[in-house]
Amino acid sequence: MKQGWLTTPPLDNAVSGGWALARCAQGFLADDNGVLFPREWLKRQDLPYVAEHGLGQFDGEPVWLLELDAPADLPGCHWQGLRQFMLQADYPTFRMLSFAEQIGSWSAHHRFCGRCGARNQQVSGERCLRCPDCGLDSYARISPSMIVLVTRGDEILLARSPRFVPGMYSTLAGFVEPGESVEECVAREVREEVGLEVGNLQYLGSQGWPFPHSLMLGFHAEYLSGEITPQADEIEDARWFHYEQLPPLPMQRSIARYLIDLYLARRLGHPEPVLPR
Ligand SMILES: NC(=O)C1=CN([C@@H]2O[C@H](COP(=O)(O)OP(=O)(O)OC[C@H]3O[C@@H](n4cnc5c(N)ncnc54)[C@H](O)[C@@H]3O)[C@@H](O)[C@H]2O)C=CC1
Ligand SMILES: [Mg+2]
Ligand SMILES: [Zn+2]
Repeated sequence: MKQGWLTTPPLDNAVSGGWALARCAQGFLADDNGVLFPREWLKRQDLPYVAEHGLGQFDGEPVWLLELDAPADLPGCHWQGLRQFMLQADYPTFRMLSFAEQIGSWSAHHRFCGRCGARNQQVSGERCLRCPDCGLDSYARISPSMIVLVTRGDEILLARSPRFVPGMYSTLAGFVEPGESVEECVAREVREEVGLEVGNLQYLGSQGWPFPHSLMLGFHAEYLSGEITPQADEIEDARWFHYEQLPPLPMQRSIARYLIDLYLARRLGHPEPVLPR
C-alpha cells in the first residue's frame, strides 16, 4: 500500500465510498480527526456542495473533494485555511490539501465559460471543464515561477517582502512572463527586484506551491555586477549575509529554505538536505 499522498487520474464520481474533503473559499472542513471524512456520510450532511472532484489516494484510500459555495456549519467541525495547514499539518496532508485547493479554486473560478459565458460542464475521466455551447476547455492554471539563491564569495543575497513575518529574509522569486525562458526570468526578476546582474545559473529542483498556483523552479546564481537597489513596494530590504551569520529563514518545507540549506551543506561539507515529497 502506497503511504502518503498520490495524485491519480480523476476518480469516477459514480463510484461510492472512500473519503472526502470539503473546501470553500474559507478553507477546509476539519474536526478532531483531521480533514478526511467518510464520503457517503459527508454527502448526507446536506452541505451546499456545487462540484465533486476525484483527487487521488491518501495511504492507498481514494479521496474526493466536495467544493462548497460557502462554509456550512457541522457540529464539532471548523473551517481552516491552507496557510494554517502549511504550518501545522504533516507534509503528505499538506500535499493533498495543496492539490485539493488548486482543483477547488480552479473549479470555483471556471464555473462559466470565459469566452461565451455558458455554464461549464465537468468532462468525465479528465480534469477538464468544457463549455457545452462553444467547446472551450479550461484546465487548472499552473504558473511557472523562478526562485533563486544568489551568492557572492562567502555572502548570500536575501531579501524581505513587506508581506513577510518580521525579521525573516528569503531568496528572490517571481513569475515567468509569457514567451520568456525561466533563465531569462531569473535575470529579469533579480534585475527588477534588487538591481543586480547574475550569471552561471544552476538548476537545483522544483516544487509545486499552492499560493496561488505556482510551480517553483529553483536555481543557484552567482553575482556578476551592480549595487543592491531594492524595488519600491516589492522589496522592503535586501542585503548580503555572510553564510555563517544568517537571519531567520523561511520554513523547512519550502524550496526557498531548501536552496539555502543545500548551499550551506555543500559549503560546509555536511550531508545534503532533500526536498520534501
Ligand atoms: N515555495 C517557496 O519557497 C516560495 C514560493 N514563492 C512563490 O513564488 C511566487 C512568485 O513570487 P513573488 O515574489 O510573489 O512574485 P513576483 O515577484 O512576480 O511578484 C508578485 C506579483 O506578480 C504579479 N503576477 C504576475 N504573474 C502572476 C501570476 N501568474 N499569478 C499571480 N500573480 C502574478 C502580481 O501582481 C503579484 O502581486 C508566488 O506564488 C510565491 O508564493 C515565493 C517565495 C518562496
Ligand atoms: Mg518577487
Ligand atoms: Zn463557451
